[in-house]
Amino acid sequence: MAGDMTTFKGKPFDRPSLESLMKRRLFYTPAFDIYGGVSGLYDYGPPGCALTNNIVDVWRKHFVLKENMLEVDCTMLTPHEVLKTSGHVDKFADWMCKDPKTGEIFRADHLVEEVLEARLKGNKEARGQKVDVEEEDPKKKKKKVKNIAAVKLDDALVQEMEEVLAKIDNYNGEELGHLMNKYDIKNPATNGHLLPPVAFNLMFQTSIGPSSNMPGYLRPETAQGQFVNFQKLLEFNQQQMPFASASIGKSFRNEISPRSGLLRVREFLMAEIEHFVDPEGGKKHPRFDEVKDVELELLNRDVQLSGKTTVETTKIGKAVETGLVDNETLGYFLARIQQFLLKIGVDGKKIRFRQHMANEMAHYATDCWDAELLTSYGWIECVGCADRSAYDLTVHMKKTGAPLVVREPRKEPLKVEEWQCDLDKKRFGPKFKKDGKTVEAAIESLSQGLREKLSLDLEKEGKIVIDVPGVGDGKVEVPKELISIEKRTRVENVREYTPNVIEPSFGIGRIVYALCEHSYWTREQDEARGILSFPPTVAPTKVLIVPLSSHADFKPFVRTLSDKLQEGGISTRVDDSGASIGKRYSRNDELGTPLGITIDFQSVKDNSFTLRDRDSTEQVRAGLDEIINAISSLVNGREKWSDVAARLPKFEGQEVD
Ligand SMILES: Nc1ncnc2c1ncn2[C@@H]1O[C@H](COP(=O)(O)OP(=O)(O)OP(=O)(O)O)[C@@H](O)[C@H]1O
Repeated sequence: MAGDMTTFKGKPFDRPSLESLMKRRLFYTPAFDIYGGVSGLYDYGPPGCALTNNIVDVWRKHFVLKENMLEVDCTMLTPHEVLKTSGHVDKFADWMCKDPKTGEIFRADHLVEEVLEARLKGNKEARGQKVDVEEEDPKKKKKKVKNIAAVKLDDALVQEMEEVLAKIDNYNGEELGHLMNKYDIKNPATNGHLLPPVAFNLMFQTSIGPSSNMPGYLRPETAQGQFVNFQKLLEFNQQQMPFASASIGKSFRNEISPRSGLLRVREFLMAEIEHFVDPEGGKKHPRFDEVKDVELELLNRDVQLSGKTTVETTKIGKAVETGLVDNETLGYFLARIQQFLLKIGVDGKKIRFRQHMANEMAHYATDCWDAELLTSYGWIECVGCADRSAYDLTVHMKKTGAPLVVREPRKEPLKVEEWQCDLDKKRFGPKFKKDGKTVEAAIESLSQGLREKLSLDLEKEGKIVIDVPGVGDGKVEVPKELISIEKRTRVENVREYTPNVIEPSFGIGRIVYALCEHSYWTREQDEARGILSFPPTVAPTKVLIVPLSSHADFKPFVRTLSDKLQEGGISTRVDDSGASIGKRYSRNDELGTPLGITIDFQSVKDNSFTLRDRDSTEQVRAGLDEIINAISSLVNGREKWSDVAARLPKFEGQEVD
């Protein structure tokens, strides 16, 4: 599981300290805390909101702006019919098992995973082997699964259990039940027997309006709102293909056992893209060339099937060429996802792309890769990227009759040879009376093969017999006076097709949390205080303004600096408390504030200020305009601190605690 869980400054990662920092500094807090809280629901405080908003802002620029995506904001309340059609009512479920004695409920795959992982760790302990950092953590007193002693297992069993874990997302309810029997998995707290897994639908049901005749759900993804608007979006895009829509908004899933803080919650922010592409011609992407040399760590399906988790560093161009990644558009988005994650400060060594195994993918998907980020909870899926084929548009079109298709003039007209049925409408009505329309529709839907066969029947028997459910005994005779069936050539000037959809789907909360883990460290001289080294672009507050004291002479400078920075859209915070400068800075290092300006008596004399870098604590000194310019280019990503430090005079003053 856990790979390199050191911080980016090389020290072991300390989750309890980070989580306590995040709660203490109000990045997030359990929702309805004073009422005892609700599992899986969290509120974000000021730094959490600002960090999330800044990440979403980068997302918009990186995807929506750069690629002219069509952003929509669709409702979260969704009628039953839409989610029935999409398959969510019947299939959007996880497997749960119940302890009949205590009433406790477990998510079956998670339980199997936790028990087997704990047994493997117990085996390592019994053999005196090194265990992962997470288990060595002295502050983590309680094991997730309590009833596991350090017991030696034989090598074949270890290998078998490792294989099961590598494929844990791949099992259905019956298979999970089988695994629970095979490995004798019980309620970890009581050792009580558990009932076999049953499906539990994850959607929150509600009813729309005062009468209860319109059932609905809180959406479990933003995608369906985008699909049902396809026709209007295509029109808006002047019928140009390919194009993508995008949406950012809350989704809701009634998770069986929310856990791991922000990683598995019941209400979360999603950012999703639906890229509509012509299924013919290999799903090429016009900008694929720009990313073909981007290297990704790929964990392919076959490696997982063999029970391993070895990744291979592969250029995305190569992965598409060899067919490992199904097509250019999917490959393009995998590379763009990685570029986005790096841009917001995710550690490049802690990103991998894992391919879904056949059973794990939705039945309509042709290929699917998850961008997983390594955290102290293991590798966590933060972005799913699936080729959903034409499934969603097809089912919504079938259900509603709306033409969710693309119609394009053909460069060369297409000649199609086909069997056509002509009806004598004048005699057809009187013969079939009220069933006329139903019989006509049944004839319309006859396949080409059947039409060919029926043309022979017509010639030989002088009539055809077709299936028309609901009319008489379900068989209807049509005499040759009413119908003729002939092979003719039709010229098609317009091509009609249902686009395929490539869908990158981002869980923003998971990304926020993983980024916090990747950015967290402590200085040698002050182990107690954490630092969150967010890039300036996403940091909640960009600049801390620190007057040496609350002396009245400093106030106009505080005002000028704040105004000038805020006019440029740069967020600031003033700390004029009585604490030492060093303390004030370190309090803001915890919030990830990348830059600090000190106002001192020299500032009053010559309008010069010191500018401090959070990570190195280096300081430079310059006049007002130069300081503002440097901040602006750091925040906009035009320069790094090393560039600024090289061109502005160093300031050697010490931070005093
Ligand atoms: N309960 C949740 N809490 C927070 N984020 C979530 C949750 N479920 C899904 N996400 C986020 O939404 C993204 C897209 O959702 P998707 O349906 O692909 O997830 P999923 O495969 O159901 O996730 P998992 O297998 O972890 O339950 C995920 O990559 C993840 O970042």
